Amino acid sequence: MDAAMSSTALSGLNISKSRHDVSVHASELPHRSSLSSGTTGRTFQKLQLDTPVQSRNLVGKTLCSAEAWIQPLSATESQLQVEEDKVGVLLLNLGGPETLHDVQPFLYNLFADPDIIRLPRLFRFLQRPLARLISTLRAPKSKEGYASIGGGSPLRKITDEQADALKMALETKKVAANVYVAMRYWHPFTEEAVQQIKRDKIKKLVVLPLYPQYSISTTGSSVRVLQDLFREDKILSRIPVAIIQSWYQRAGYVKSMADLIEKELQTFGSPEEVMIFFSAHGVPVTYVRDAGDPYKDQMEDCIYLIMQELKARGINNDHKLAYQSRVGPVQWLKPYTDEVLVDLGKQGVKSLLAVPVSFVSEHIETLEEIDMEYKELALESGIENWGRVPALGCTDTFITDLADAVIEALPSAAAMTPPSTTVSAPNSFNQNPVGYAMKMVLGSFLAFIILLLFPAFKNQSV
Ligand SMILES: C=CC1=C(C)c2cc3[nH]c(cc4nc(cc5[nH]c(cc1n2)c(C)c5CCC(=O)O)C(CCC(=O)O)=C4C)c(C)c3C=C
Ligand SMILES: [Fe+2]
Repeated sequence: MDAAMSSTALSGLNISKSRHDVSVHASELPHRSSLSSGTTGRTFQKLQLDTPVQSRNLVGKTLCSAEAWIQPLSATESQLQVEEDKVGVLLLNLGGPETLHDVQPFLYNLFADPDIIRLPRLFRFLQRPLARLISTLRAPKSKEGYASIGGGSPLRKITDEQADALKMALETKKVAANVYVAMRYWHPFTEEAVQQIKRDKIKKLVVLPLYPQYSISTTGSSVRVLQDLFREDKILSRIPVAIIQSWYQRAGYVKSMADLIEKELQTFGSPEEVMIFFSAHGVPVTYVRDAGDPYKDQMEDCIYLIMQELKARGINNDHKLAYQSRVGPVQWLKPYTDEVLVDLGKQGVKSLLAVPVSFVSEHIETLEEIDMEYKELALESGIENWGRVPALGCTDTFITDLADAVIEALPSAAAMTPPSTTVSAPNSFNQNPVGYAMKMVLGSFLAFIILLLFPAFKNQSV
C-alpha cells in the first residue's frame, strides 16, 4: 500500500495569475486547535530528494529525483527550528459555487486553469479571454444545475465536515494536527489556507487531495498552485511537506467502497442480478494519450480492486465502468456514461446500481447528473430498477483510513521546492501595459471566434 504515498519536489511550473478572486479572508477559515509533537533540527543547505511521483498502477510506480535548495537561516528563523513540531494536514479539493451568483466567477476560475484548458504555449494569452467567454456562455446551464440541487454546491460544507472528522480520527490515534481545506476554484482558496498555515507556524505538512485517483486536472492542478505558493515564500519553502498523490489502492478505501456497494445491493429485490455501474468523472483523451495522465490506469486499477474485494465477500455481480461529465468539443475518455446506459437498456439489463467513483463527496455531478439526468435516461432506456451508492463523505472506516494515510506519510515530509528567483511573470500588465491590453483585446476576439466554431462548450452536458 506504500505505492499510494509519494512526496514530491517538482519545479519549473507556471505561476498562475488567473484567479478571478484571490483575496484572503482569514476569518473564513475555521480555526482548529493545534497541539504538537517532536522537534525538528534541519539546517542543511541542499537536499537531494528521491521521491516517487506518480503510481501508474499498483506495481509500476515512476520514480523521479528532485533537488530542494534551502536558504541559510537568520537568527530569528533558527529559533523556530527548536520549537516543537506543529503538524498540519491540508485537504485539497475542487470547490464549488455557494450561491447562483458565484457560478460564473467559479466557472471562470475553472476554465482559466491551464490544467483544465490546456492550450499550446503560443496560445496561452488566450487562456483568460477564453475562460471569460466560456464561463459566461456556460453559466446559465450550470446555474440551472446548481438551482436544482438547492442553489449551490454542498462541497464546502462536506469538506469541512471531513476535515473535522479527520482531525478527530488523528487525535484518536494520538496525532494532534490542524486540518486545513484548500479549494482550487472557490473559497476557501488554496492561497487562503496557505496563509493560515503560515500564521499557525506549522512545522510539518501532509497534503491530502480528496481525489482517490491522480489526474493532471485535479490533484496535479492543486499541487502546482501549492508549489508556486511555497516556492515564492521564504518561510513556507522550508516546511517539510509530504504529498499523498493518490490513495485509491489503500485497503481501507477499497473496503469502505465495497461496504457501501454491498449495503446498497441489498435494497434490490434480486441483488445478484444487479449490474454494478461505476461512473467516473471523465478527462479529455489527450490528457492520458499525450500528457501521460495516470487517471485512466488508476481508475481501472481501482475498479479491479473493489471488484476483487466484493468477490472475496461472495459477490459476483457483473460490472461496467464509464465516464461522465464531458465538456466542450474534444474527445473524452470512453465509454461515455449516457451512451452505455442506453446500450445496457437495449441489452436487457433491468437492474442497475450506479457507483460514483472519482470523488468522495456528494456534489453536482452525483446529485444532479447521476440522480436526475442519468436516472431518467436509464429508466427511459428500459432499466427498471435504479439505485445509487452514496459518496463516502464522513464514513468512519474511510476517515480512519485517511488518518492512517496521513500518519504513514509524515516521516517522508521534505522541503517542497527551491525558492523562486524571479517574481513577476513576463508580459504582465506592470511590465508592458500597452502590449498587455492589446493581447487581451486580440485574445477576446480570437476566443469569440473559437467559440463560434465550437458551440459545444455552451450546449454539452456538464
Ligand atoms: C476526479 C474528479 C474530477 C475530474 C477529473 C475533473 C475534470 C474536469 N472537470 C471539468 C469541468 C467541470 N467540472 C465541474 C465540476 C466538478 N468537477 C469535479 C471533479 C472533477 N473534474 C467536481 C467534484 C465538480 C463539482 C463541484 C460542485 O460544485 O459540486 C464543472 C462545473 C459544473 C457545471 O458546469 O455543470 C465543470 C465545467 C473539466 C474540463 C475537467 C478536465 C479537464
Ligand atoms: Fe469537473
